[in-house]
Amino acid sequence: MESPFRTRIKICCISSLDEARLAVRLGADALGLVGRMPSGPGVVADTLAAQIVQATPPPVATFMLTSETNTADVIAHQQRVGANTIQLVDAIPPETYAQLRATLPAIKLVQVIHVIDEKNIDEALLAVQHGADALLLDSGNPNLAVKELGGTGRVHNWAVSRRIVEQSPVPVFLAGGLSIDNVRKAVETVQPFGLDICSGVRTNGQLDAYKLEAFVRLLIG
Ligand SMILES: O=C(O)c1ccccc1N[C@@H]1O[C@H](COP(=O)(O)O)[C@@H](O)[C@H]1O
Repeated sequence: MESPFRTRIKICCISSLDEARLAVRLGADALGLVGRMPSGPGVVADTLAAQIVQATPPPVATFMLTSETNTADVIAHQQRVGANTIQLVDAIPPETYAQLRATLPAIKLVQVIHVIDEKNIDEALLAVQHGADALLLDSGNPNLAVKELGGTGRVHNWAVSRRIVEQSPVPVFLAGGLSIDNVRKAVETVQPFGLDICSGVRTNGQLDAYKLEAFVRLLIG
């Protein structure tokens, strides 16, 4: 019998009100708004991100991607944008989760783990212990001189991601190089709560209705 479970869909790198409307119309459960980053193609100004948040209807979630790691800077970013979810794309000190929770009790915290090898399993489980509400497994490399914190268009080692899904007590999103060509395999292999996609549903940098619709159909029929 088919499972009634539906893989949730987060469409990232939203860069205009039109893209937000298109993503919502075609079935996005969440929109991603990329803040200032050391690298990557998806950055949008905080003022525009705030307008997109205002225009996003319930129950669609708004994820604000931040590269800030200092509590006050993350809070200031959230207050400029108003998103209901903070996606922390870099590692933060353990005490920061509780500090963010104290000031922003209604805001969900999603910790990105850049999956490189098995050491990332412990990193993921520790982030949950420290207070992350969900995990998002991506393909960046924070160890480079100019950090890559996402938006790479590359897949990572999904066997490690699967082990994180098996052990995580909180929802896990899979990101990194997803497209209509690998979405089925990604779901079968990793069995995440949700998928997060940026470059795979774009053509020349713009959100592509044809690719997005095909992606959504592959997930929900
Ligand atoms: O898109 C960016 O510029 C970006 C920069 C820094 C951190 C995250 C970024 N985007 C996120 O990366 C994932 C994966 O992107 P892709 O599908 O591999 O192109 C994307 O889902 C965004 O969450």
